[in-house]
Amino acid sequence: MKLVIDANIPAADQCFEPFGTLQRLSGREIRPVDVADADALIVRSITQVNQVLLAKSPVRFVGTCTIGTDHIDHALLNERGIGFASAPGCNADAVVDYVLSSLLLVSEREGWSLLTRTVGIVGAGNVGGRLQQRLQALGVATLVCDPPKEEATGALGEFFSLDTLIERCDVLCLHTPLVKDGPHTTYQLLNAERINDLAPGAVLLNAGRGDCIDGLALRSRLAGKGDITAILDVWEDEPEIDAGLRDLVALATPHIAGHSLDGKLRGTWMIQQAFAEHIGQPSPLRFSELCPLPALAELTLQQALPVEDALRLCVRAVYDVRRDHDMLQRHVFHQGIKKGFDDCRSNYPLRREFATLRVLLENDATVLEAPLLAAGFQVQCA
Ligand SMILES: NC(=O)C1=CN([C@@H]2O[C@H](COP(=O)(O)OP(=O)(O)OC[C@H]3O[C@@H](n4cnc5c(N)ncnc54)[C@H](O)[C@@H]3O)[C@@H](O)[C@H]2O)C=CC1
Ligand SMILES: O=C(O)C(=O)[C@H](O)COP(=O)(O)O
Repeated sequence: MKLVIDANIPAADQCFEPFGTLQRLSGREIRPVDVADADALIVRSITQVNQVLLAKSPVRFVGTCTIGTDHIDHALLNERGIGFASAPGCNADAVVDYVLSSLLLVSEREGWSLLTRTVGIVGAGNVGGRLQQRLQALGVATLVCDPPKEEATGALGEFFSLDTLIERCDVLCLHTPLVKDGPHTTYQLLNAERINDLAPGAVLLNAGRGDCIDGLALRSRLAGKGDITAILDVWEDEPEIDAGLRDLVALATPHIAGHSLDGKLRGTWMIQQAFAEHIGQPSPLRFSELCPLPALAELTLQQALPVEDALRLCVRAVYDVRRDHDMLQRHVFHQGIKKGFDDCRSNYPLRREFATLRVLLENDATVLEAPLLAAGFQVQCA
């Protein structure tokens, strides 16, 4: 059996070699000829799996080690009876870590407290739902907009319209998939009118998909009034993103919000499980066998600190978003936008999730137990 696999999928050898011969290729460069004799195709988000790629391919299974599936032509796979699996939730905690690291940074730069703000969450699935849980546990007020979920659950009163979020929230976080058809499209969900409606001082963060925001309109608001703060991890036209917009946002990262090692390995493992089931073979590999110990396992706080100072300290010990912002600046400076953007992603440095750090609290630092737990760390009081 031949499996064509994106070269950027960690632990692919360990997970998929038991099933056949692997061909590892750069995700943006997988061509029809590469899958002309393949039985399975395992990708990440950058490979367009469509009629052009699969026209002459005998592929019987497609797996994407990602949450998002907008790069997959689902109708085509259904029509041809090709098995499919994605990895829902695999890197959701990494994205929430990214959001917290970003918001704690801009709040410090701009001199406001995250704990007293209202955060609007657009899309309350695995990412948005976990973000809401962590923020609520920290005591941060949240409002959620998720019309499909509102309709499905009938939980009236728990959800708000996007326009209400824009009116009432200080921070707006987008965690929607890219949906181009149907009653709840997300393509340019934040259009020019809504961008214009954002109050001065508002913070807008997008870690869903780039096409959910009208980038030109955002650029013109930032270049014109310049009175809002934008944090973008995802962009229109990746990897050839708008250089002008990148220069104007407070934090610009190359679609890496979900790129923790834990999240990527979880994605690989989930697709390995799905593939084994698809071909009717057992899969004895446990997730814990794939995940190495973190370099930084423990940190001790011996005295109490203001809550946000303690959060910043622990967050930055595990994941400081400035590293990724600076990395994009550097790579783009040396290599230009397109190559720089992709090189950051393919050579992404090691990153672990907050949950891999145990924070030991001694003396009066034990008052920090609840907020550190809420943020996602393991906590132990002496
Ligand atoms: N930046 C990054 O590295 C990453 C980005 N993502 C993106 O984030 C998206 C969300 O991830 P999950 O929460 O795990 O997906 P999910 O499928 O669990 O949740 C998505 C939620 O968005 C809601 N939604 C759909 N249309 C909406 C609309 N018009 N308005 C408001 N809400 C709407 C859905 O009802 C659902 O509850 C993924 O589809 C992917 O595109 C995911 C992981 C990493
Ligand atoms: O899971 C998703 O959906 C994502 O957006 C991924 O984190 C993106 O990963 P890559 O495909 O960019 O490696």
